[in-house]
Amino acid sequence: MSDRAETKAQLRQRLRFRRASHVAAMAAWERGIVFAHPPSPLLELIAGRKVVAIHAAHGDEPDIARIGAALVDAGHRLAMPRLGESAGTMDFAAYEPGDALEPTRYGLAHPVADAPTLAPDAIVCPLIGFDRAMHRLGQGGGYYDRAFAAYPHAMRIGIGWSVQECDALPHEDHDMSLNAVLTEREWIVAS
Ligand SMILES: Nc1nc2c(c(=O)[nH]1)N(C=O)[C@@H](CNc1ccc(C(=O)N[C@@H](CCC(=O)O)C(=O)O)cc1)CN2
Ligand SMILES: Nc1ncnc2c1ncn2[C@@H]1O[C@H](COP(=O)(O)OP(=O)(O)OP(=O)(O)O)[C@@H](O)[C@H]1O
Repeated sequence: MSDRAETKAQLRQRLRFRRASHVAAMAAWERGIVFAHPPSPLLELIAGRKVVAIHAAHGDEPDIARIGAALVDAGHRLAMPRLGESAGTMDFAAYEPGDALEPTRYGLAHPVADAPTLAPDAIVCPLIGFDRAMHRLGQGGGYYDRAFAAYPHAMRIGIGWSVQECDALPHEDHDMSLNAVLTEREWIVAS
């Protein structure tokens, strides 16, 4: 493992712990009100972008199911990541709130094989860390990095808890920065 990769791995471990502590300390009422609606600047940013990719929350990730439903009400079509056969690859498949998902790797659930592939116009993605330069640190599989490269015109919006903010994340040439980040406290846009 290179020094840089090691630093990223250590950061991920620390940020996962911080995220777990944050979520564990939240009251039930608080969990019920966060990420309940897309803020209006998010809706404005993706206005006119038909297909929006969301994801099924895993572990301590924020649950954005209600944001997905609100996006449908606002006229968008949803897609969900579907992991591919080869490592680090995924496509996006049509998804409607309530559709059945099937279990896949990493304890995740993804759309069934016959759900049609959709090209996203905006990608709402999970993250392990972010910074104000709009760099994103993910799980380390390169799934979203490859998806961003495959759909370079799609708007990239990260979803995370405020405690996942870092001063300055290490970044590499393949990392494509985010256009915005939504936390339970703040809407942050690239300056
Ligand atoms: N909800 C959700 N869906 C997603 C992602 C994600 O981060 N969250 N992904 C983002 O890329 C892709 C899947 N990529 C992943 C890559 C690596 C691991 C992984 O190594 N998981 C560890 C456990 C991590 C932990 O300690 O919580 C493992 O399974 O050992 C998981 C997902 C696509 N779908
Ligand atoms: N566009 C790309 N094409 C091919 N390989 C890529 C691309 N982007 C990233 N990778 C590879 O994916 C691996 C993981 O990258 P990185 O550590 O940035 O993942 P991550 O963004 O944290 O993870 P994820 O996107 O799964 O949440 C690296 O080995 C990197 O070389």
